[in-house]
Amino acid sequence: MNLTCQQLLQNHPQVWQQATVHPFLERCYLGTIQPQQFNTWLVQDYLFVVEFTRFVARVLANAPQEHFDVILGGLSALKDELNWFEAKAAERKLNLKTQKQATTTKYSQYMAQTNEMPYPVQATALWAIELAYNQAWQLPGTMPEPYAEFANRWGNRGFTEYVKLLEKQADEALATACDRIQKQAESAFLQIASLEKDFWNMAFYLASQSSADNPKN
Ligand SMILES: Cc1ncc(CO)c(N)n1
Repeated sequence: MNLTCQQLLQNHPQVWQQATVHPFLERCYLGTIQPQQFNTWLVQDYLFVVEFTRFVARVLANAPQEHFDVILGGLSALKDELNWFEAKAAERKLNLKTQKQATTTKYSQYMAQTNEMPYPVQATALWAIELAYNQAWQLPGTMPEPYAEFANRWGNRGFTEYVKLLEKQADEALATACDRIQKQAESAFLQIASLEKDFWNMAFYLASQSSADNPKN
């Protein structure tokens, strides 16, 4: 088996669609997302990105030197991103020193677990996590403000290029990986797709837990 990132997308179109297409994003596009839903997402995504930064640092630690440039670029962008999240939260008077929701905790724990996994699995996971947001925020189409700024952060051309470089690096790492490691990479891809779907659900449904039209209650 010679697994590639494109094959993962082709083998699992439905799970990937569920990771990247969600009513949360559709309502941002329509401008009808509730502030409580959006703010829940914003705070939880900040908490996620803190843990994601640690994850990327561990991927860097395992990467071959030829892959440093791209990953260091990613870490540098994360420095800006954390500051940006803090500014966005301040504008909305949101408290970032708050507890993680269950899904954020689950996702953080999963990223920590990949610490034990071989580099090809980590490189695939890094690509999948970044591609999920790159696609999710672009697919609905041009969003109105204030959501356009958020959509642009992960949908912009530079970020799209970065995700392509991550794909290339993951493919390189997978090309020389044994079957067992390729299978592990496929499981990581599926796990991430499922966590991405849960993350949208968390913000979309948990914020309106008392609402009668909440199909999750
Ligand atoms: C849940 C989630 N997945 C991925 C990213 C980044 O790509 C993010 N900021 N949050």
